[in-house]
Amino acid sequence: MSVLDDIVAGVREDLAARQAQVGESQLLEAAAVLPPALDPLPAFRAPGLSVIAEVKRSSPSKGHLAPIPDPAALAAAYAAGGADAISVLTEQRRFGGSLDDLRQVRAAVSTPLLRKDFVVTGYQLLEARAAGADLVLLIVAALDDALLHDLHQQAGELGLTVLTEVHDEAETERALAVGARLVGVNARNLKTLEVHPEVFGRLAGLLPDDVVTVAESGVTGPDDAARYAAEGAQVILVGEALVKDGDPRGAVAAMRAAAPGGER
Ligand SMILES: O=P(O)(O)OC[C@@H](O)[C@@H](O)c1c[nH]c2ccccc12
Repeated sequence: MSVLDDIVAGVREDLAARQAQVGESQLLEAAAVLPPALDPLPAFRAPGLSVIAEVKRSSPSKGHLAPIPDPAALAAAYAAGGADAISVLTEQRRFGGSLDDLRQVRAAVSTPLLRKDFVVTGYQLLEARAAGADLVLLIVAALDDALLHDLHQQAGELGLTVLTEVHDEAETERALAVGARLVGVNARNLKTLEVHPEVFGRLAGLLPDDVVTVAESGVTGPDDAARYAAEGAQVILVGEALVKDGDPRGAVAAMRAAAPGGER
């Protein structure tokens, strides 16, 4: 079993427990009283490099990263540093996150929020919207074509923007086939957890100009940010380097400013 299969198996168990507690109708009611989801794409398309800053306590590859006792405070620092979106890991077993983290962050910032998890059913999309998320991640490697299509469509119906994640050429084709508008190239292979920074440049060339491109994983500082931007990234998604930095606000600002035209 690959690491990804193993994570998804745990996600399905935890999901079943939540489904037994909270019905879909309850989630729909909660979502109905919220303001509509925010659209992050105009800011991502604007000149300069955008940063999606991630709230991430641990990871399967690196183990414990940072305790993050107050996710809302961290998110507020990211927003102050100029993050154009904030990603909150909600997977519990390997990443130490929760939907409660997402709700706390939502209460603290007006920046678009990404629910970062391993989405395999429409129920998780409803949970995301009900907790105040504006974006969701769909990992192509974890989904078959039919499910990828259905979840992509369902997310759109909820007003959620989908970040569609790919790691190779075949996944990129599958993402484009369902009409993905925001494509994240993960330098980390979720089946082996190895990071291959050259994957971004290889796949970016396959993406049409109107698709917004996100470089994910392995950004350690402004130099990596500048390299991805030079290879065509409009957005970088950064976790570890930011949660470990004593000055997350300054670290986001420095990454944004690293790319030519980064001052906006
Ligand atoms: O901490 P890093 O190396 O900056 O990576 C962030 C982000 O790319 C990573 O958390 C990630 C990308 N895709 C994912 C899918 C699931 C869980 C996590 C991820």
